[in-house]
Amino acid sequence: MPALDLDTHLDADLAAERAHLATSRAALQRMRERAEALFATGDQVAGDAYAAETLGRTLARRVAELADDPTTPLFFGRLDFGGTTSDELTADGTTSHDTTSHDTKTTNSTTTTDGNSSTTSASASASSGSASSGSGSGSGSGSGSGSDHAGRRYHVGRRHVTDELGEPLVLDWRAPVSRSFYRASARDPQGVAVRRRFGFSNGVLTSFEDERLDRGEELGTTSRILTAEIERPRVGPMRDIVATIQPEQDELVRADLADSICVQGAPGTGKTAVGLHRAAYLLYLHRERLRRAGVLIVGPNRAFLSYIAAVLPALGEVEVEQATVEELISRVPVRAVEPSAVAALKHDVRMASVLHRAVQAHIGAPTESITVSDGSFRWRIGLEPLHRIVEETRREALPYGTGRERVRARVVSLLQRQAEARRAESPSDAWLRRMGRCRQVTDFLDTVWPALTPEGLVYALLADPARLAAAADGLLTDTEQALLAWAKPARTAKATRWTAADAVLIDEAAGLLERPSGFGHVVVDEAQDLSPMQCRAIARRNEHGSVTLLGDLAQGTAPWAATDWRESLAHLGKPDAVVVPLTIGFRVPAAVVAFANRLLPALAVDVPPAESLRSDGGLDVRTVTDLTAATVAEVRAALAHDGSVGVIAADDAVDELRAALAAADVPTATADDVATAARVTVVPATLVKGLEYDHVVVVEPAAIVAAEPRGLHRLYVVLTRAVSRLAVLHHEPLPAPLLDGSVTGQG
Ligand SMILES: Nc1ncnc2c1ncn2[C@@H]1O[C@H](COP(=O)(O)OP(=O)(O)OP(=O)(O)O)[C@@H](O)[C@H]1O
Repeated sequence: MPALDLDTHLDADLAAERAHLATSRAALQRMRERAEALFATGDQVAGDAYAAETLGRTLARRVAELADDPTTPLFFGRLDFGGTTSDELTADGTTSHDTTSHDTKTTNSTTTTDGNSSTTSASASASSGSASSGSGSGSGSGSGSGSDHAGRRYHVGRRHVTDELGEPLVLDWRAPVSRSFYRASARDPQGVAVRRRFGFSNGVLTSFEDERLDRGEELGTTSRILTAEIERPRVGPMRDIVATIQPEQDELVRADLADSICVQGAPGTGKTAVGLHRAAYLLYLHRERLRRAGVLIVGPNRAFLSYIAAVLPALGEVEVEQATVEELISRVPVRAVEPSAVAALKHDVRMASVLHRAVQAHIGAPTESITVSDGSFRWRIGLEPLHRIVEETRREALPYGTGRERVRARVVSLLQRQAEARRAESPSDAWLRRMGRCRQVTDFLDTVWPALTPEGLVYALLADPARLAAAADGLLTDTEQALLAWAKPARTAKATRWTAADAVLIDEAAGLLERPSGFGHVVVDEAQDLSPMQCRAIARRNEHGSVTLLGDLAQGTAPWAATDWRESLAHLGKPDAVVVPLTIGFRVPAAVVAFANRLLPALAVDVPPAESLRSDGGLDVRTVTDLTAATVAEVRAALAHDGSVGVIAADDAVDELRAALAAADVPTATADDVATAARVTVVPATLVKGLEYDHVVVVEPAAIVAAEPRGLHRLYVVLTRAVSRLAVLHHEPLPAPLLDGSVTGQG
């Protein structure tokens, strides 16, 4: 085809795609208006207050789901299936052109064309299978896409958009057929003839890129659009990656709801992104079930949670709970700190057995029979049946609180039987309630199965060395018991100044007393830092649900950090979950990865190596005399580039650096201030996990390492935050493992 023709074609194609975008946006606007109108009248049509509230919530969510952000593309891809369709009509009723008849030029340059701009009407079946279909998992050519969709063309986007006739204009990326957008390849085209990716700039469709899979053409990670997305300067909170999810990521995102998975990935391999998209995917596929049970995202701290907070709402999912483990288990206010050895012991899984024993120790043997009067008769239950009741209930291994009520019910049931035998009729419910609550029965219960509170249980254990010794016998050494026991206990549980690790014990105790309600799915990020006891706290809330565990053993900085995923999974109650590696790095440039990887041998973990997709980027390691002045100068230089700047230093150096930057008229933000206009953030090393900045300035690595026992792991986290450039400024010598190899600069 002559060049001029090709250009004309490209222009026509682009114009047609833009027109489709405009049509889709207008349709989305209509859908939203309709949902808003329903929302406004919802309480009039709903029968009662409860129905009105439920309907109101559903409609409010629907309105939120249909929000249109003009700066993000409504669709980002298109699939043209090969073959011919039995229904060749377009949405406007005209006959479509043959979608495969023109030359396609597949390059990784800007726009390419398939020479056709018509749109074959997509059948509703393409998307309708969503909520009901269980075909969310699996790999390969999935969903019989080829034959079902022969000759069809679908635009793939962030949410489902239909025209007034209900015909899809844009398919949700989570719909079964959309899977081919992510998984089809030249080797396994899944019926797709052409895959088109769109390039956008500020919400305007500016280019597209075609892959003729039917002709064996495939761009893979050389796609210009993927490269541009990865190299885009970062500003503000994390964004979704729906347009460029890679096949190895997609496999995890679309794993079955029943499957618990553990993702081990080097920094920047997209673990967080995968976890969030998996949550969105599961909500789409199992909406009702998961809305009832709930989906929970667990992250390491508030700064991280604010950084990721916008991703799910951008995907239309507004009802996902996000919390740190500390927030999840916050039954008591944390008002004290303790030596790390004591905290580490409280996080040890043996404490679960100690607490279990401490609870069981409260169950006593009956010593007296019970005699109860109801005003007309006296009833008596002898010692032997009381023994039987307690033993039987103990063997049932119910939560302790449930057991207490079970014992009460069994005692009442014996009384009831006696009453029935005497009166030849069943006593009333009121009689049964009265007997259950009468003093004699309650006294009996308080002796053999006393009511406990989680705080009271832990207080009694730590305040009373004899009680602790009984519960910890054979589990904890004398030295360990001495570490745990309070030297000066507060007078009551209520007056106790609890530590963060006490809160973990109290949560474990609470789980022994009552079963907490569970989530349908839990995504745990930075999971390498969870202690066994924290894993158990999550497991209790996820007994019947599944888990997506995300982490990197090399980034474990907690004293109890995991060294083996199988152990974490066992504590999470999912011992059979598969551990899947992610190995393509999307954040950190190759030169920076190579520098940070010098630390790996010293970190003593067995993790698969990752390969960076980014060959760009810069690394500059410099010895400086005045760290503060050098930092200010480095930040100024960084501000000449686009994107965010993160200054990362040991926690106790942060205030001084912030003050120096302020004095130099450089406004700075703190890590949890994601809405800030300031381009520079000064972050303490302990808060930077999971975050990223275009240009990272690491100040004095030796101080970061010296600040904590697992300082080298912390430094590994710190060095892997850079998207484009990393500057390492040091006055003291670099930590030894980093000196291995040539250092790029001195100055
Ligand atoms: N398929 C993708 N397409 C485009 N960008 C991606 C893709 N996958 C990941 N990214 C980007 O790479 C960066 C790193 O991703 P993410 O934070 O999920 O990695 P991580 O493995 O959780 O990192 P860390 O170990 O540091 O917590 C993010 O900016 C993310 O948007």
